[in-house]
Amino acid sequence: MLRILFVEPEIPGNTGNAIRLAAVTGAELHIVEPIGFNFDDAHLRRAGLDYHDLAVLTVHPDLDSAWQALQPRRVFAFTTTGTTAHTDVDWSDDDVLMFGKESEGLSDEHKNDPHVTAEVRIPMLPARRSLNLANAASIAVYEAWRQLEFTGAG
Ligand SMILES: C[S@@+](CC[C@H](N)C(=O)[O-])C[C@H]1O[C@@H](n2cnc3c(N)ncnc32)[C@H](O)[C@@H]1O
Repeated sequence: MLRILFVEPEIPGNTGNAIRLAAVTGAELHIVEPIGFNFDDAHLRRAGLDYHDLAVLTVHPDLDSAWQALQPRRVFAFTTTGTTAHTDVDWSDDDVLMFGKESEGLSDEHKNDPHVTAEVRIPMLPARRSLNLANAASIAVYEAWRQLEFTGAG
């Protein structure tokens, strides 16, 4: 199944939305600490509604621990500077879709991590900074899942 990886997310509503995304698509949600909020946060609970129990959510203390757990075959780093469009990736159901934090995105260290297969960009008009994290994750997961014909657990 697809794996969403949020690196150090800061805004609870975005992670709440991703929990809901994971619940409705079957994609796993993996989160790398530090996290900028508490899982009891009202914004997170509200955004995730009653989907929390339907999502597979794993929190990892650091990125190395995430790699250990995920044993990824391919990792796609979502960046605004990527050269490959998300629609041009031939998605597989064990791919990891990695997203950066709201304030700074993925660091150079994250982008150059040896696990990263390619940097992927969701098209935007010129001179626009970025999409919202949860929106970017939704666009990406739905394109991948569409290619997989909405099959399996995600
Ligand atoms: C709010 S954005 C981060 C903004 C940050 N200032 C930057 O320039 O990367 C949070 C995350 O959403 C994803 N994202 C947002 N817009 C994107 C786009 N057009 N293409 C690919 N990923 C995007 C990236 O993973 C990014 O790290």
